Formats: sequence, structure tokens, C-alpha cells
Amino acid sequence: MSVECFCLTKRYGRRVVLDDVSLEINDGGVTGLIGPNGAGKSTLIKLITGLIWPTEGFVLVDGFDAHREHTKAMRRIGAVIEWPAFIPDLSARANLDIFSGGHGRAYREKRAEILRFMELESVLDRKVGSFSTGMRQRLGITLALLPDSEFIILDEPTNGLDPAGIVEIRQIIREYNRQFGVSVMVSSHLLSEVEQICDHLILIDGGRLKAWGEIGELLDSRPRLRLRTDRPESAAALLRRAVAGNVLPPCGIENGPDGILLELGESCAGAVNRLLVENGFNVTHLAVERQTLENFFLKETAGDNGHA
Ligand SMILES: Nc1ncnc2c1ncn2[C@@H]1O[C@H](COP(=O)(O)OP(=O)(O)OP(=O)(O)O)[C@@H](O)[C@H]1O
Repeated sequence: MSVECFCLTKRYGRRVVLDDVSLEINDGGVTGLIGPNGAGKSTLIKLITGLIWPTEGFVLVDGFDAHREHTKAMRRIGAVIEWPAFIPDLSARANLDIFSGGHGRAYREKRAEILRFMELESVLDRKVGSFSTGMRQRLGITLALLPDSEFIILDEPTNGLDPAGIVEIRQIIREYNRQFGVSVMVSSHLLSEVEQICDHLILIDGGRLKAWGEIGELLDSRPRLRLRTDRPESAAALLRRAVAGNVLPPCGIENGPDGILLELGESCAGAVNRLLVENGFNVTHLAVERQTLENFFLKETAGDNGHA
């Protein structure tokens, strides 16, 4: 299963909301789509699912054009975008019958399997109007999974849920991916959620693709050394002079409450330590530090409102 976006651009009038985005998702994992408010996340999802047409570029799903060959391209994609408005006075079963459009034995078996997995079997005959937000989200995900999907796209699946509901949906996504090998793309404002359930990341900001790839690799792509010494201000000044004098490679240096942070890799740790010790500093801590997703997000979207 592969989704490939080629030079996707979406304009509304003169306003560019997605700008020349090219990427590929094809691994059977969980991909997190993040970005500040108005970054273009929903627009990207709607383009991938063929709900809106691109101004330029195209999307291929398993080699089929998502717009020109929509039915073939969407055969294996299940999406929940702008969470489905179920009919509150009807039971969950009746809602599924209406919205899923599936029938036949294979369909019924698949449906029973998913409902079991979602723990919705016992409430199938209850009116959806009496469901909690979490149950409604689970019913929505069930709907996305029903057409025998190999790739599901969930737009903000934990919106409006309490912490317990968020954990539940998070487990469902991760577990479903693990058990059934279904690829998932999930947009979220919650970076901690993305860090916990996703193995790949797409970061867009102002309609532009800022980062895309395996989360671990992205977070490791900006090396950081954390160190603590006595007289940290003098130590930071010494390190800045060393950078200016080409003794250390060009790098950012921050002196904060947790010590000094240098944007340098492990290979520079020895030189940094030597420099400080030779100048009479007592180095009490020196370690390579992986940046957090939050830190990565704020760096990559610097200058924006950074709602995450
Ligand atoms: N039909 C439309 N006409 C004009 N502008 C639109 C339309 N749809 C979206 N936009 C604009 O495109 C930009 C991107 O919107 P989009 O909904 O894709 O962002 P998002 O990243 O999903 O935001 P959020 O996190 O707030 O949901 C926004 O500035 C939005 O106002």
C-alpha cells in the first residue's frame, strides 16, 4: 500500500494553503501529521482522499490517481475526516448499515471482528445519541476500517476526548496497526500522542512541508550536547569564543536552568570537555541528548504561533 504526493499545491483564489508538497507513505506503520493551526493538515488529508482537487500536482494511491481514478484509488483507504455525523436516534447497528454500505458474508465477518476489537458489540443496539464522545469516535474508526482498509486516515481522532478517552483511542490505533498491519495516518495537535503512537512524521507549516520521515531519525538529526559546569555563564562565554575562533564547529549555544545546550554531535564531546577542563571548569555532566518532539516542532515552526 503506498500513497505518493507529487508537487501538491492547493490555492483558494490567490491564497496558497498547500505549497508544492511531495512525500510518500508506504510502510505499514503509523504516520503522524502535525502542524500549527491553519498549517494545511486537513487540506492535505482531503487531497489524499480525493475530496478536493489540487490546483497543481497529483496523488497516487497504489499507483491510481486519487482524483482521476478515485474509486480504484480509494478501494483500500478508510478515512474519518470531520467526524461522521451519525444519526442520534438510530442504533449503532443501523448507523453502520447506513453509512458503511457493505453487505455479504465476508463483510459481516469483518464487521464482527472489528466491532469485537473496538469493544462495541454490546452497545450495537443502543442509540448513538446516548454514546459518549469516545464511543462515537470508536464507531467512526470502525466505519473507516470496514471497507477492508489497508490504510486509514483519521483527522484529529482524539479531539474532544478526556485523558482516559485519548489513551483508549491511542491504544486502539497502535494495537490495530500492530495486529492487522493496517497503515494509519493520524493528524493531531497533541505532540505527546504523536510521539507515543507514531513511527513516522509529517510536519507542515504555512502549507509547506517542513519535515517528513522516521521520527527517531528526525529527532536525532539535530545533535545536542547537554553539559553542566560550575560558573555556567563563563563556560558558555568560553564556548562561544571557541566557536568564533573555529576551535569548535559553528553551533547554537544556550545557557539555561538545565545547563548549557550545544547543537553539536557526540564527536565533539571530547573537545568540549577538554576545553572546559583545561580552562579550569569543573564539568559535572556531559551527555548527548535527544531532542523532544516538542522542541523539534518549535524549532521547525519558529516564528509561528506554534499551537501544538
Ligand atoms: N475552502 C476554503 N476556502 C478558503 N480557504 C480555506 C478553505 N479551506 C481551508 N482554507 C484555509 O486553508 C488554510 C489551511 O487550512 P486547514 O484546515 O488545512 O489547516 P489545518 O492545519 O487542518 O488547521 P487546524 O489545525 O486549525 O485544523 C487555513 O488558513 C484555512 O483557512
